[in-house]
Amino acid sequence: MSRDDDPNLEESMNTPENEPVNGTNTDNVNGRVLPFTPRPDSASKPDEIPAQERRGEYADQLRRPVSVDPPAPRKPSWWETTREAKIRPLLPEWARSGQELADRVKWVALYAGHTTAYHALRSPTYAGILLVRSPRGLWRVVVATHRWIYDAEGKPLRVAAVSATEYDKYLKLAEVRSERIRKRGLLAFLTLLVAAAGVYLLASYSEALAWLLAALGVGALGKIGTPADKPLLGRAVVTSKAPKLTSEVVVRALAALGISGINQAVAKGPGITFPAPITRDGPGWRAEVDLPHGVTVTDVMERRDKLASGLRRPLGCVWPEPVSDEHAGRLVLWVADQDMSKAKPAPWPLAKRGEADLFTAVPFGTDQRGRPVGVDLMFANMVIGAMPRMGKTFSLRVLVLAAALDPWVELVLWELKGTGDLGMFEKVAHEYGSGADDETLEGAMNSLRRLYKELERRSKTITRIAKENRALCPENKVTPQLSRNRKLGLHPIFAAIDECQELFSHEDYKDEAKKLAEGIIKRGPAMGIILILATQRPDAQSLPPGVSANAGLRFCLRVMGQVENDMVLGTSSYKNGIRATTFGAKDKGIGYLVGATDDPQIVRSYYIDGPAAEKIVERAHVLREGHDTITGHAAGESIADSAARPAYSIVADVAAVIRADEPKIWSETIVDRLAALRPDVYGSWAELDGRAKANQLASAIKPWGIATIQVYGRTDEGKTANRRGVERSDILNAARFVNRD
Ligand SMILES: Nc1ncnc2c1ncn2[C@@H]1O[C@H](COP(=O)(O)OP(=O)(O)OP(=O)(O)O)[C@@H](O)[C@H]1O
Repeated sequence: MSRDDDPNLEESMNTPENEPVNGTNTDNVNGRVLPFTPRPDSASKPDEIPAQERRGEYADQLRRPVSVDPPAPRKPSWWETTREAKIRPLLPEWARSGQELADRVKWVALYAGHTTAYHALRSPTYAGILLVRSPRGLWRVVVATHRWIYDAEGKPLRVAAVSATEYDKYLKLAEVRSERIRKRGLLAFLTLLVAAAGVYLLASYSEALAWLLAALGVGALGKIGTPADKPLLGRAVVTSKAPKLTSEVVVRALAALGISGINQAVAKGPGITFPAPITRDGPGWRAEVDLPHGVTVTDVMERRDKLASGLRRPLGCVWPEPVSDEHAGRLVLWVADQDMSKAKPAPWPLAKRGEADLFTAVPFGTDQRGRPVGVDLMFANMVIGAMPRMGKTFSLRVLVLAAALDPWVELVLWELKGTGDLGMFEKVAHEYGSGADDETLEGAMNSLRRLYKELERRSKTITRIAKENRALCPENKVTPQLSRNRKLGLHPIFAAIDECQELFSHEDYKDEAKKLAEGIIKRGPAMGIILILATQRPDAQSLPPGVSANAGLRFCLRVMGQVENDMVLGTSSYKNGIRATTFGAKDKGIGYLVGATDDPQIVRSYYIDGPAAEKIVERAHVLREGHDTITGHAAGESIADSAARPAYSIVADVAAVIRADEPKIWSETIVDRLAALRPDVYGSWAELDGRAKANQLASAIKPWGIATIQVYGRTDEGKTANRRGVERSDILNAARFVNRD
């Protein structure tokens, strides 16, 4: 039965699967695309058209396929295309950066100087070699001249004519030869005569000139006498030449990645295209590639090792990158001449001279191409994570050095491993501690508590300034001008905690440390407080998610797995191909830096060893003395004098908040009362949950030998509960020994 005659047609057209979509309808049988027409039953005047006719018309339309593709777009005019075109820079990038230009000029000058000195030193050897080789050169000149005068090049023809007994031909050739010998002999004789006369005249003019001519003659003959395989000049610099990158090599390597989209495109034809020529870019080759439709740069980045194998280059030479302002399939492949880990580290720009200003970017490292990478520390926080011995402390040290060279910055440094890696900063740090012992951890906690409180003070100061004079503080943030005003106390504070996992995983401190760090990381930037946390164990226990999620800057050196990677670099980084797991054991100091620019960057932090760091700190110390900003630890004030011996005592305060009718009391009740008694000291404790409050109190009273016990009591709602608490008698006993003076 034909479709026209199908009595169920009208009904079947109303089924959901035949609903018109976007103005078209698809014939399920033939896959044809049909126009959308109002259904007969929904026409404005259905009764005027007989049903039979309606069905016929509609079926007619069904048979007529209509193209759903939009009409071919009008070709844009030259003006439209050109106006949209991407403007290529007049000068290459290195010529636009003052620093890079200066580096290159310096390098060329050094290269020229070195090459000249190298050859100048060897010039006596070169003179001896030329002298030895000059007789051979003379012989070569004589032989060549003789061959030329006596027409040696015509000899094969003459020999051939003799062999073929072609008498006429031979006679003609012999005639040519005689004529040539006559002319060339005369020319050679005259040249020799003129040269001899010239030499005689010049040599008799001055003895020095005679020697010079002799030296030139010997030199020239020596050069002519030099065998092709034994060049006179050795190489002043040896360069290892990396193979050239060609489109063929790139396509072959991409096809070896096992990505089906690429394989299909390559099999069909030119599925991979190159929007720009492959060029030299810094110490390597740069290829811009348009991947086949549907293949993303991430697909390639996550197979970097395979790509390196396909290119037959070491892994540390192969750096695929996305182009953020282009489509997701635009790949920039930079292939270095040398493995990044083997390249000579660039010197830190502030190593020898100069001051830093934390309100501008400070030099942190170099990217794969050796270009400097800076980080804006002000108004940011940073998390550094890595496996042990991969360069975490070294990279942290670069930042601390920069902060030390800004004399207005207060340094708060805690290195909780106890190796003294930051020991050189003692002479400039306001607060400093090194160790994994309880005392150092308590010191680090005191710092966090102080900074947390400082947030409050600064926020009030900033609000007041903003109210009084909006222009001074337009964005409710510390400005360079405000930070220099000592009376306001809004100078930048740079706090760094190396091996922060010691605090965040400590049984007694973890809850409070997490809360304080989270508060500082969230609110600190606007108040001029920068917190940098470094850990060799980036997991949820060592780096609480609330802390890592709020860090603006992240630097992840080699890590073992996806969890650690995402913990430091941010959720989904691994999925997006930002994988610090691909770094090898040799890639020390190399990591992904996120937050410094729009795209993640691969950066090798500047390498500054201990003695070099000491010298820089020495300079920082002199600088700070000049500004009178040597304070706290560096000025000889011990922590015991300032922070550790407060004007109050925890046991005395606890004794004060327990009533005589409370022989046993829950710790959380005490903490709430303490917060009411001294909000500036204990206020942050009250924000903890019940269990954390108990931990907090337990660790605070532990040094007095007071242990906590389980206390049976009633909640405010009247329910009974068994919670941690203390005995009043224990507290009173300890409080008797407190000397409040
Ligand atoms: N930017 C760099 N360039 C070259 N080598 C570096 C760089 N940074 C660090 N290294 C090398 O890596 C070694 C380990 O560095 P570092 O002490 O910073 O590691 P770490 O991650 O802090 O180790 P741990 O976790 O044990 O504290 C250093 O001794 C140094 O030689």
